[in-house]
Amino acid sequence: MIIFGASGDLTKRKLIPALYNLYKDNRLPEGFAVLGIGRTGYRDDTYRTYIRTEMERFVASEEHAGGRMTDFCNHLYYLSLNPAEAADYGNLDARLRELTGEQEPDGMLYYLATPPSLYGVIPLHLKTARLNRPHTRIIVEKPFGYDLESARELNRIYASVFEEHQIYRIDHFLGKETAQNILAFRFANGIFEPLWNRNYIDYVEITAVENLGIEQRGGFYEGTGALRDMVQNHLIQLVALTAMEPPAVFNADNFRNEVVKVYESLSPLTEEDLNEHIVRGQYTASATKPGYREEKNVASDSRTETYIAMKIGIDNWRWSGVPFYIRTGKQMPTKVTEIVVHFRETPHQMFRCEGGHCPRANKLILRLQPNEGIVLKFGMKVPGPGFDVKQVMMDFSYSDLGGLPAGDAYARLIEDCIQGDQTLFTRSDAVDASWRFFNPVLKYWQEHPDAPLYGYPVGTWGPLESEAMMREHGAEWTNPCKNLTNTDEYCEL
Ligand SMILES: NC(=O)C1=CN([C@@H]2O[C@H](COP(=O)(O)OP(=O)(O)OC[C@H]3O[C@@H](n4cnc5c(N)ncnc54)[C@H](OP(=O)(O)O)[C@@H]3O)[C@@H](O)[C@H]2O)C=CC1
Ligand SMILES: O=C1O[C@H](COP(=O)(O)O)[C@@H](O)[C@H](O)[C@H]1O
Repeated sequence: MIIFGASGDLTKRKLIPALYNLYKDNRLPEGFAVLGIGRTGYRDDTYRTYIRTEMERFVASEEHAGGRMTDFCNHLYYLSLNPAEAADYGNLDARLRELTGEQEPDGMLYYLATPPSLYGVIPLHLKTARLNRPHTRIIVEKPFGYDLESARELNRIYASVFEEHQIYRIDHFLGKETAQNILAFRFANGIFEPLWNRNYIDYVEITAVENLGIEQRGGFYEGTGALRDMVQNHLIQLVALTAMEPPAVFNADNFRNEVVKVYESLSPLTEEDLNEHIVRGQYTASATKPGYREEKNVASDSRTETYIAMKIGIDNWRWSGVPFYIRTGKQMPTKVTEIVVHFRETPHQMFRCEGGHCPRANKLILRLQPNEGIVLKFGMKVPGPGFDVKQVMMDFSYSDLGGLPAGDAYARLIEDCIQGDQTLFTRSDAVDASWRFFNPVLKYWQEHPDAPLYGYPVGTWGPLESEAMMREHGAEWTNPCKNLTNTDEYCEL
C-alpha cells in the first residue's frame, strides 16, 4: 500500500490506526508493506518513529505495551518525493522494485490522502511512469471534484489511467457500521418496509452536526465549505440509504445502481428552492470561542458556509411529496449523526395527552453516532385512571450487542478494497449524478454573492431561518440533548 500524503493529518488520525487494527486482527496479507510518500524528508526509521509517537495519541496505551505496535511499524517504509513532480516517480518505481523484489511490481494499492488539488495529477504521473499496472487499485479521498465540471474532469482522468473496477472513491460514512445497518434494518425486517413510503411517512430529517470547528484546517475549509465537505458526499449517501429500493441481489453493481437511481430522482432545484429551501450559515464568536472568520487561515470577510440546511425532494413512486430535510454544521451544541423518520399522524386523536402536549405521530430515530442505536417513539397510556397518552421510547443500542467492532470505517473500507469489494465505494456515475444535483447551488451562490449567509453563535443549533424553512411543512428539527451517553436520555430541546 502506497500512501500519498503520508505525513498528513488523515494518515496519522485515520489510516494508520485503521491499518494497525487490521494488522492486530491478522486481517492484512502476510508480508504487507506500507510505503508512505511525501515531500517531508523522513527516512524509513524516522517515519516509524514519527508514526509510533503519533499513535500514542490515537491508539490505546495497552496496545503499545503489548509490543505489536513495534512489529506493525516494521512494515512501514517511507520515500520522500514530490507527488506533483513527474520526474520523481522513477524513484517510486525503483523503491517498489526493491521492496517487492519484482521487476514489474503489481498488486499495489495507492491511497491518495493529499490535498484534493493533487487528485488529478498523481494518477497521470503514475501512468507516465507505467505504475498503473493491471492489478493495482487506487483509493481516492473526498472531495472528488470541486463542482460538476471538475468532478467530470477527474472522472475522465481516472478512466484514462485505470479501469473503473480499480478505482475506489472513498466516502468514510459508508464504512460506518451504523450506516450499513440502515440497509439491514430496512431490508432484513418485514415490518418496516411496507410503511417506508409516502403513504405512511410525512418527512425525513438527516442531521450530521459536530461540536468542533474547523480545527487546523482553515486553508482547506475556506475553499470548500459545508456543501462540498459534507453534503455532496456524506449526507446524500445517507439520503440514498434511506430512500433506495432494495436490490434484488446484494452486490456492488446492484447496490450502486440503486444509489444512482435515487440521485437521478432528486427533484431538480428550482429558483424558489435555491432562494427559500436552502439556509446557509457561518458560526460567530461565543464568549469563549472564536467565530469562523477569526480562525487561522480564514479571510476576515469570508463567505464560506459552516452550516447548511436544505429541503430536498425525490420524484419517484415511493417518495413523491415527502420532504427530506438535511443539515450539517460545525460548532453545534453536540456531535450527532442521525436520521429521523416522521410517520404520518393518526387521522384522529381521541385521547387526552399528558401535559396537554399531544404528539400524534410515531418517530423512528436511526442514530449513527454517538451512542449508536435505534429508537422508536410511540404513544402509550399513562397508567392509572382516565385515558391520558404519553410518548415513550422503544430502543435498541449497539452496546446491547457488545458494542461495535474494533476499528472504524476506514478499517472496513481498506479491507474491502484489499478484497476487491467496491460495494461501499462511490461509482463514477454516482459522483456525476450527485454533482449534477448540487451544482446549481454553487452556481447560485456564485451568481448571487449577496445571497443570505446567516451567523449563528458557536454552540447553538444554527440559524433560526432553518427552523422557519421546516415550519412551512408543519415540521421541526429534532435537536437531541447535549448529553448523548444514554438512549434513555434521548430528548429534544
Ligand atoms: N483530515 C481529515 O480528517 C479528512 C481528510 N479528508 C481528505 O483527505 C485528504 C488529506 O487530508 P489531510 O491529511 O487532512 O491533508 P493535509 O493537509 O494534512 O495534507 C496531507 C499531506 O499532503 C502533502 N501536501 C500538502 N500540500 C501539498 C502540495 N501542494 N504538494 C504536494 N504535497 C502536498 C503534505 O505532505 P508533505 O508536505 O510531506 O508533502 C501533507 O502532509 C484531503 O483531500 C481531505 O479532503 C477526508 C476526510 C477527513
Ligand atoms: O469528511 C469529513 O467528515 C468529518 C466528520 O466525520 P465523522 O466520521 O467524524 O462524523 C468532518 O469533520 C470533516 O470536516 C469532513 O471532511
